[in-house]
Amino acid sequence: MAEHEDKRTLDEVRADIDAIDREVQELISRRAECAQRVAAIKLAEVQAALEAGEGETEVVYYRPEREAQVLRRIIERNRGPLAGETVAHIFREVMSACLALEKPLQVAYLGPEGTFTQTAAIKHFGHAAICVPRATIDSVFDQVESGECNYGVVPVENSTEGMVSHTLDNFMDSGLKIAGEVELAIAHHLLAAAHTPREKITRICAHQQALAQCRNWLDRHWPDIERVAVSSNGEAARMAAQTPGVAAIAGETAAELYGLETLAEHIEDYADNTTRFLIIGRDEVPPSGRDKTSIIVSSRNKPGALFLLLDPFRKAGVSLTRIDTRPSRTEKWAYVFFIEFEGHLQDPNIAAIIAELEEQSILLKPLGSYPRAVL
Ligand SMILES: C=C(O[C@@H]1C=C(C(=O)O)C=C[C@H]1O)C(=O)O
Repeated sequence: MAEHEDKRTLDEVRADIDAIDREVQELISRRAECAQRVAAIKLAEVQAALEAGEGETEVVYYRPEREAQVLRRIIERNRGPLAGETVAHIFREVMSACLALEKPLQVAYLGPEGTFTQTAAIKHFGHAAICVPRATIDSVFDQVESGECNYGVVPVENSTEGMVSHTLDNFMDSGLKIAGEVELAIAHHLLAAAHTPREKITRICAHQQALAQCRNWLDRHWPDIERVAVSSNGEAARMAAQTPGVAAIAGETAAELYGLETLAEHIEDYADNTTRFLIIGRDEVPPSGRDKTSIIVSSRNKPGALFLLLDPFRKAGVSLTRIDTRPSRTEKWAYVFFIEFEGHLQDPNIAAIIAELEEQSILLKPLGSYPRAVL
């Protein structure tokens, strides 16, 4: 209860809310006008650079580092009663709409519609972005490389099942940079077309990662039913809607999209099942103040090789957030390491680590520095 008791009547409180809404709306309009002004300044800068014969040819309206800073500040100064994250989600949408005033971002994601990757894309870019489903991780990379889309969203690791090796393999051959990361709590449900009796179900379809994430539950509840791995959970949901006898494992978005009934909720084996996604783009992202960096590095095959790759991080006191191994594909029994750590390539201590690693390795490819996920 507040210090001074609130004596307003229902009508008075509603009149206050109406007045506040008017103010909030006016402020949002002013904010949108500021964003338009920023866009005009960016355009003028690029035009001036073009006239002066300097490199810049493309106006980059979207600034991930700036958006991360805005959202962090909103969470820090939030005074309640709404949770910081709730308020940040509202501002996420406001920024998304402001940015789209110039030109909505085109974002390719691993589809079809209804996948967790789509949910991740909307969580990161807001609803004003135009999200374009692609059938494979390769084609998400292609869309961004060719310039048809500004950014792409691909899954990279799951807390239960580990890395998505296909995404990491794509980075080996691609010139794209990581521009951001998104984390999503993954809830799986068993779904079927409306009014499907349990005994009519002959197959359960899902992406292989989802089947793996629900393995124990399936063993307990559906031990004898055929499990079929398909290209995505969205595809599984589509099949369940169209093919009698098929049930799907997928999330809420897919259930809504295809009008499916939920036979069992939260069937994932581990409660804090989380998937991490990466945002891929063509440009490097300047520091936001709280950044992560990802690199691919391959060492000579000699004793202590991995130790030598990791020692520069230990000496500089830089925390690794992840390390994974993939076969190098060019040489039998040679490996490349995907290493992620805190800091930005432009930080002097990180630049020094990279210089040291260059001496130790036969291949070193920075994949980019990007703001740590805020939401
Ligand atoms: C307004 C800008 O452009 C875009 C819109 C932003 C916003 O609405 O706050 C923030 C960053 C950019 O994605 C800017 O760069 O400041």
